[in-house]
Amino acid sequence: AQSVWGYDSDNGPERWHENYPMAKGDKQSPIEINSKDVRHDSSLAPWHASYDPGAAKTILNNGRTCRVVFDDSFDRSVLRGGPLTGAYRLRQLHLHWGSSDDHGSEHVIDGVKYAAELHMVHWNPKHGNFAGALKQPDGVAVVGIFLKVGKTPKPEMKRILEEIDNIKTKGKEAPFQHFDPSILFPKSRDYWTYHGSFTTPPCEECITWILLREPIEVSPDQMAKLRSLSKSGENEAMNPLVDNWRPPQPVKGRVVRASFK
Ligand SMILES: Cc1ccnc(S(N)(=O)=O)n1
Ligand SMILES: [Zn+2]
Repeated sequence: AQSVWGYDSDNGPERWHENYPMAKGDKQSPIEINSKDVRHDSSLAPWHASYDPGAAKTILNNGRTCRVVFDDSFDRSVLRGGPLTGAYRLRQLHLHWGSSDDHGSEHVIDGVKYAAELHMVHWNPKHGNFAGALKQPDGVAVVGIFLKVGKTPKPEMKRILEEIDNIKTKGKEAPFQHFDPSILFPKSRDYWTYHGSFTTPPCEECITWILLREPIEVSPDQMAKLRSLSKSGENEAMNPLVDNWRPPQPVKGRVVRASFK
């Protein structure tokens, strides 16, 4: 029997469609973005996040990523503007990263793969709940932030990385409170936007992607910390949690718009 989906040769992105047919859809993510094909849209509004630090709840290693979960039981931490209509509730953030600094992001920009990509997942409360939002084309909005390795560690990433020691193995969860993720945003608000899917199974095509053009910088030590997470449980052999990224998918005629020239 095919094991649960993952990123290994026997359960990785090339085989997801066997159990999750949407993985072969026409609006899949991530994609490669080529600036020559991007259309500047002057009608695109700026986006705004108003997050309540008190909404942060826990941080978890689910064996596939490191995830911070927020209280989304009311409009407490919301994202507005940009290509969106209405307020989308922040539900969780997580990351995708590589086994070395030269790859790890899911979206690829003009051939550039970043060391990691952070996703802030929001859903549209007009659809009642998250499960309902997954079935709608305007159900979910994900802000993507690229992480590049440099000399200056992003101090705001420290909070997440300090918790890594408490969630080393699969299934480990720790309290994670008083955290406003908007401190992770880069200076520039410039973004690309297009319609796509979750980059993990079942790969529902319900996402308005908002990808920030300016990467944030992290240090080699910070990346090493992320790579010290284990895919396996505490009583199993250490299996480094790295390369949890899906490769770019066919664009199939979709247009990527830019908020900037
Ligand atoms: C909440 C969620 C589930 C699966 N995949 C994603 S992602 N990587 O598209 O942001 N987010
Ligand atoms: Zn993601």
